Formats: sequence, structure tokens, C-alpha cells
Amino acid sequence: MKLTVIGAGYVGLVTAACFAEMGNEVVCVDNNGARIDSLNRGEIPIHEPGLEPLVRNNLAEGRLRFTERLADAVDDTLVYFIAVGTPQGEDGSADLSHVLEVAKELGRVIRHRCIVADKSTVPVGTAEKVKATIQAELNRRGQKLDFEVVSNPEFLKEGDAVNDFMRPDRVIIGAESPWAIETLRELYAPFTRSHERILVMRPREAEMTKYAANAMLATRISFMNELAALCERLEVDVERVRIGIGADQRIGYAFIYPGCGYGGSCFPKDVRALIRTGEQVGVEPAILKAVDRRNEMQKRLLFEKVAARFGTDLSNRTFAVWGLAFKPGTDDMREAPSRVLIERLVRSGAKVQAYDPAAMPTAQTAFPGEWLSLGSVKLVPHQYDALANADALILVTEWKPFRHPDFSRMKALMKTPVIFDGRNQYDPDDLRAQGFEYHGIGRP
Ligand SMILES: NC(=O)c1ccc[n+]([C@@H]2O[C@H](COP(=O)([O-])OP(=O)(O)OC[C@H]3O[C@@H](n4cnc5c(N)ncnc54)[C@H](O)[C@@H]3O)[C@@H](O)[C@H]2O)c1
Ligand SMILES: O=c1ccn([C@@H]2O[C@H](COP(=O)(O)OP(=O)(O)O[C@H]3O[C@H](CO)[C@@H](O)[C@H](O)[C@H]3O)[C@@H](O)[C@H]2O)c(=O)[nH]1
Repeated sequence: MKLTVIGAGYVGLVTAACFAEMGNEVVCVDNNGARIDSLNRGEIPIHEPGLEPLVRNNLAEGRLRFTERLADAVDDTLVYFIAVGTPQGEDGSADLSHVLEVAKELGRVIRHRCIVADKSTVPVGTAEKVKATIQAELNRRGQKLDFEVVSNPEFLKEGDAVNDFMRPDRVIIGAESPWAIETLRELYAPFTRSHERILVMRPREAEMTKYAANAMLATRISFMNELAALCERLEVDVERVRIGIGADQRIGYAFIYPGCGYGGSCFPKDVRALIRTGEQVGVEPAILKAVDRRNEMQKRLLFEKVAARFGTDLSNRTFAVWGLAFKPGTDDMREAPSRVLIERLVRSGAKVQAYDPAAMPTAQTAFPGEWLSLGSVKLVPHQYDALANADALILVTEWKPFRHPDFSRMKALMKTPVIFDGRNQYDPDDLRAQGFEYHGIGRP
């Protein structure tokens, strides 16, 4: 099939590469010229395991092409995928400006019967807005043609995106006409051969399903984080409680890990967008607001624990931070808990020595230049370098190399053997036996 994917970010690039890998002819468009230039050289602008060989092979085989201009895309494209960002707007709602800009441009360039499938996460009713925007441009051109706008939300997780796209739990097709439904069924068939995982519904239902999934997962995390706060006061180890409740098949173990808060480009903004939707339609989003509020509290928790231990004036203190990305497996620092922690540490006069296996280039631009130039934040080349003369280690992101480190080496490097474990990765008893002072999340 001939496809065009608009947006070469985490979703667009994975979508384009995976469809090309299945034998489709794909053009991937992005208005960021520098990004397109590097992709055409086979350089991947994001860290996503398995993506680089996929992009390189398909570029070399000629099934995948990158361009800056939508007008350069294949003229006979059958399905256009919209995969541009929908960041949080000022009032918390999803900012649709990029999506509608793409819709307008599509209205200017399409010449044949086609499907426009929206992969960006958008509020209920957006497919109708996209359709109206395209139609207005076609009318302006005096062009009559048949097109359908479909909602095809994406559920991939960063750090495991290629795997999620290749083996999806489900593919949601929010479409009206049998033609659009059949076309997308055919396109996704190679990804869902083992058993039927294609779910067809109306576009509005598909749009809602995406928010509902993220809101449910975020709710589980905030619920566990609240339980962790209770456990800490009651001298109960939340990790034992997590294992105890996860064993109930109705609950399960997924997304019940307490920690220092959820981050990333999806959960925070999607929960807030759904809150805004509730307010707009007159439904009090009581649960969603609590989920968001608990998460904001959770992101401040590590700093509060540090301040409770070392005081609020942290000048002359040095802290090692392990993990800057919002989760392991990615270089993405959007809404990362590390940012909240480091900002507070620096404001309190502390020096930070930070290391992340993938997010060091992102960190170079994520922090104000003067923090780096004045040495408030030092980005070090190795995880153990962060520990040199540190008053404490703060584990923020549970990358694999942090899970089973050399504790005796760590102790020798640090000024004081204190660990704040923001992801409950270590055994408190074991660490205390080795002479560490241990502070976890929801653990006595
Ligand atoms: N990141 C994820 O894990 C994930 C997963 C599922 C869904 N989503 C949703 O998918 C959408 C995209 O997310 P992302 O993380 O890939 O975003 P991103 O910011 O990584 O990428 C978006 C890309 O779109 C490009 N772009 C913006 N406007 C454009 C235009 N007019 N024409 C061409 N290109 C344009 C940008 O230059 C950028 O490269 C969002 O709605 C997000 O909520 C994200
Ligand atoms: O038990 C858990 C699980 C996750 N997290 C945190 O939650 C955040 C999000 O993690 P994850 O969901 O793995 O990553 P994302 O890439 O943000 O993926 C989510 O957001 C995407 C964008 O909408 C969806 O497509 C995915 O299905 C959905 O999992 C991260 O900060 C994690 O540290 C926890 O604190 N506890």
C-alpha cells in the first residue's frame, strides 16, 4: 500500500518504519528540516531500541523516504497518517494547532480518493474537525473528491515502541465506511495474524478509548502512590502490598509500581486534556483531578525526602542523580520527575552530578545553560562518576545498569552512603546490612 505519515517523532517515525518493514511504500513528512536531513542520512534523532536498523534497511530498500514537504509525498497515497504533536494548551486542553495545520495542508494537496487516519491523541470530535478543515480547503480549490477521516489511535510505549507497534494488544479503527474499515484491516493484518486484535468502532469512540486507556493507567499509578504514602506512615512496605494485590488476577501486576511520579509526553497531558473535556461538557472530573494532583505531589516527593534528611539549605551539598529520562529505554525528558527534583536541588544551592544512559544529549538542552556552565548541574560520562564525593545518591529512573550496581564501589566513592530510591529498586534490609542509609517510596 502507498502511505504517507506526517510527523517524524516517536509515533510517526515508528509507524513509518514498521509499515515500510511490512512491504508498504511509505513517505514520512516532517516540517523540521534538520530532522529530515538527518533521517535521510540514516541518523535517528531519537533513542528507540530497534528503530535504527529498521529505518536504515527500509531507506536502503527504497520502501521508506523522508521529505520536508507534504506536496512531495506520493501522489497516489491511499492512507495519510497524522502523527504530529498535540501538546498541552494553556488551559490544559489538547492543542490541536499542529493537527489542524496538517489537515489544512492535506486539503491543499490531495488529488485522489484517500483515507486520512489520525494517530495523534486528540479529543472526541476532532476527526469531524479535521474532515471539515480538509473539506473547506477542497471547496476553496473547487476540487471534488471522496475522502474519509478515520481515528486510529496509537498505543505504543516509548522504549518499547517498535515491539508494541509490531505486536499490538489491539488496533482500534474508528471509521464509518466499509471501504475505510477494510483498507485499514488489510494494512494491519500482518501485525495481527496470530489472533484477531482489530477493533472497529465509531471515530468518537476511538478517540475516547485512547484517553480512557491512558487515564486508567495513570489512575492505577496515582492510586499506588497514594497507598505508598499511607504505607510509609503505617510502617508497611508498599512493595509487599503491591505483590499481594497484583496476585489477584482481577488487579494484575501491570502499572501498579509506586515511584516518584509518572512523566512523559502522554499521561500528564492526556489526563489534563480529559479533565478539560469534563469541565467543558459539565462533568466534574473528580477522579482525574485527584490522579493529576497526586502525581504532582509525587514528583516533589524525592526533594522533600532529601530536604527532610539534609535540610532546605543545600549549599555545600552534592547529590548524585541516576536517571534523567522519564522512564528507562528512552532519551525523552518531557515531564520527567528528574526535572522537578533537579530544579529544586539547584534552587536550594546543591550541586548535582547526573548520569543517564540515553538522555545526556537531551539534558544538555533541557536545563538552563547557566546551570551547566556554572557547575550546578554536571552531566557525567559514567554512572559511578556521579557518585564522587556525593552526600547521597538519588535514583530517579530504573535503567537496568542501576538495578544491580556494585554497592561496595559506590560506598567507597560517596561522602556519605545515603540512597534515595525513587523506584523501589533495592532491598532496604540488604542495603542497610551493607551500611547504607536507605529511603524508598512507601517503605519503612
Ligand atoms: N510518544 C508516545 O509514546 C506516544 C504514543 C501514542 C500516542 N502519542 C501521541 O502521538 C502524537 C505524536 O506524539 P510524538 O511523541 O510522536 O510527538 P513528537 O513531538 O515526538 O513528534 C511530532 C513531530 O511532528 C512534527 N510536526 C509538527 N507539525 C507538523 C506539520 N505541520 N507538518 C509536518 N510535521 C509536523 C514535529 O516536527 C515532530 O517531529 C501526540 O498526539 C501524542 O500524544 C504519543
Ligand atoms: O507501574 C508504573 C508504570 C509506569 N510508571 C511511570 O509512568 C510513566 C509512563 O510510562 P509508560 O506508560 O511505560 O510510557 P509511555 O511511553 O508514556 O506510554 C504511555 O503513553 C503512551 C502515549 O499515549 C501510550 O501509547 C502508552 O500505551 C502508555 O503506556 C513513566 O514515567 C513511568 O515511570 C509508574 O510510575 N509506575
